[in-house]
Amino acid sequence: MPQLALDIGFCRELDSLQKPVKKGVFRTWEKFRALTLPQLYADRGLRLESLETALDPKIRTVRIGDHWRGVVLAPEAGETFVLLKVLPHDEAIAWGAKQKASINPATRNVEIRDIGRLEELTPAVEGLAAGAPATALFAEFSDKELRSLGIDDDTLRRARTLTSMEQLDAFAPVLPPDQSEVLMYLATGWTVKEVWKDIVAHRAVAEDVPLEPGDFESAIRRTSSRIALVTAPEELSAILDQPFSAWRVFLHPTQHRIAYRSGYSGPAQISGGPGTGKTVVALHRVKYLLGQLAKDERILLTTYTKPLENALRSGLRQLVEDRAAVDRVDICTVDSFAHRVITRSGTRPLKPVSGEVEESYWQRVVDELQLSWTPQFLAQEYRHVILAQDIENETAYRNASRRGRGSALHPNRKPEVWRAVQRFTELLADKGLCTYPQRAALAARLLRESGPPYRHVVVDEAQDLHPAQWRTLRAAVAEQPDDLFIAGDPHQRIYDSKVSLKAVGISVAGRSARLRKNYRSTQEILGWATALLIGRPVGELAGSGHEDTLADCRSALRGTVPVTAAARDAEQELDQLVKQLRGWLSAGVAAEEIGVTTRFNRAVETVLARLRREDIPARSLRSEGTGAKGAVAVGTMHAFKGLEFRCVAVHGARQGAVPFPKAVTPPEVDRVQHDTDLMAERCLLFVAATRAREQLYVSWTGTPSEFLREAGLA
Ligand SMILES: Nc1ncnc2c1ncn2[C@@H]1O[C@H](COP(=O)(O)OP(=O)(O)OP(=O)(O)O)[C@@H](O)[C@H]1O
Repeated sequence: MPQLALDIGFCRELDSLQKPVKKGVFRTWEKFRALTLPQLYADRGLRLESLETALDPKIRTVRIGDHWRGVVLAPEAGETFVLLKVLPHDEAIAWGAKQKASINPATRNVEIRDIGRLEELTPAVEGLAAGAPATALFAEFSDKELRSLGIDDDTLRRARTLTSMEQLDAFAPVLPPDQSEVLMYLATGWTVKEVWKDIVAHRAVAEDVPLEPGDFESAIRRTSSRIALVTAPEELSAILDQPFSAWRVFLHPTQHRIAYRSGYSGPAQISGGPGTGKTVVALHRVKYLLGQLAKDERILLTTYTKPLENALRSGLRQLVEDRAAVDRVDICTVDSFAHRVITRSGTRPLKPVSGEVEESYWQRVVDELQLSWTPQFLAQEYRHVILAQDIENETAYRNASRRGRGSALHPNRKPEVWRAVQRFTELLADKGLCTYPQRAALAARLLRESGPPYRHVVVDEAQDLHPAQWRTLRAAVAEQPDDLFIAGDPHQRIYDSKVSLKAVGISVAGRSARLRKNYRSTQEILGWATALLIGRPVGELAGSGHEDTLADCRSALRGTVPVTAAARDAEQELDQLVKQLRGWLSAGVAAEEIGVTTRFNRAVETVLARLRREDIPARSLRSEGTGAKGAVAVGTMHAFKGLEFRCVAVHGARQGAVPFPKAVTPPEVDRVQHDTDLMAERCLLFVAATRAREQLYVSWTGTPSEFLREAGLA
């Protein structure tokens, strides 16, 4: 039975197609299923025609609607066709005539290249290369090496003429995507071995499968990272009707290998820079685990903030159609999970306090007990030594190591600190209060007593969790294969916790992987944001003592350079923001695709008030969540964690705000904590900037943030 598969290129443009055209696609797809091959070619409504001027006879067009045609790859033998693009009649003919399909000799996947555009571009690029006395971009790689990675003769010839990244950028969009990806990675410093292992090996078929140069039918079925074989009408409706998210249908082979691996022998971890698809992989892992789940077993899918919890919920609903299966996944923040454990156990729940309130209670303790330490020192000793090591009594505290702390404390004075901690917890408990890590520590203890309620725990945004929260998660699932799946990026650590997973009983040795391809932001935005962190080493997620790096993280998307704007005063900065937002809106960006982020809640309120006065629809991320349509999202940089928008304005990136002095421990209190806090503030700006997909605008009044100045961005 013939069938019409969908190419990723067609899917990517789905959102710009009108409803009647999508309906036409549906009808066409159904006809392919209903007719035999001879009927298909004879059908007068479909008109599955070859093109007179086509460079490749396998490229045909098919009627989609009155003025619309689909460009189709029609294999000479076999019954699986691929819809490559849907365009107005004349454009479809012109585009189709220039495309050429081939089978990659290394991966045996189908590839489509825009041979017409390639021929147009070649003389210009070759001319440039001849004029410049530069080294060839791929000089260090032999033809044999390049061929082993799937670079075919045509691409090889062109690649040999390239002398700069800019020339590769010009060629990349018209080369077969898999080959252009290989060249991109080699050009950015990956070795042949790395590219083979991370990119090519997962696409390549076993060597003992004989290579049949004309067998497009088998090659199409093999190309799962770019061609979707849709088998049921409901599946097609889901792709056509929902806003198209490529990640639901097409995973990168590296992502696929991690998400669908048939069983990790223990906790597994993925790391990767911003926008590399860690959340996407975590969601697919949940889908995989749901397929393995025995009766009465459940999964916990957890993250850091409420907006992210909502994003995970809607992501999972998009990915898993079976509602009963989705109901077997509890989705919540780690903190609300801890709260749930406590209330279910019948223990009186205490309400966690903000940092400011906490400090005021420490001040009371200092005054009452006439201590010489600052409230900040005591708060940190409690958080980073006592709660971090799960210390429950004075003897344990006396024996506890303070390694990693940058403040001195004579062992003889530990009893005094212990008394202060006791008084602090008493004062809070009297008012029904606690701190967040305290709540997590209690939940972990209760779970250890009651036993683990879950079969699998999947953790997103793992980089900011406190050791007590890790203990809660560890206790939520028994130690066994596939117990914990952890996703995070240490470059996005914006709170003050640094954790060694091993120390909390989670070893990911031999089960960790990295994602390097950024799917979200343009290379311009990614490069701009990465400049903020250059020369600032960041420790690995698992706290192994090794460093993590963003050097190999790249995006294949191109766009405009981020815009920065200095303002005389707050009023002018708001005027400029309004102008920028109006510019985006009038260029056709929907309001909900825009985010404005600031360092402080107070500034969020000011921005919201101004936008409302200007009749620009706006919503607060904190009170109205991520779901509201038709309004610009305004929120703090902390609340922007994990989210994304087409256009992002970072408002108030001034000295005095980023870094915020109150959020940075003075070096005289603790010099190590000072460095950690300063780095967290730097990462905060990095996180804010990397939320932008296409356009980034950064503004300030007075002196720009020292982070911008140091990176040469202001
Ligand atoms: N295979 C894919 N195909 C298409 N789009 C993808 C793919 N993987 C991820 N994306 C898209 O890339 C963007 C970033 O993905 P995701 O949020 O999972 O990244 P992340 O690594 O968790 O980001 P961050 O750490 O910055 O929060 C999303 O828009 C997602 O839909």
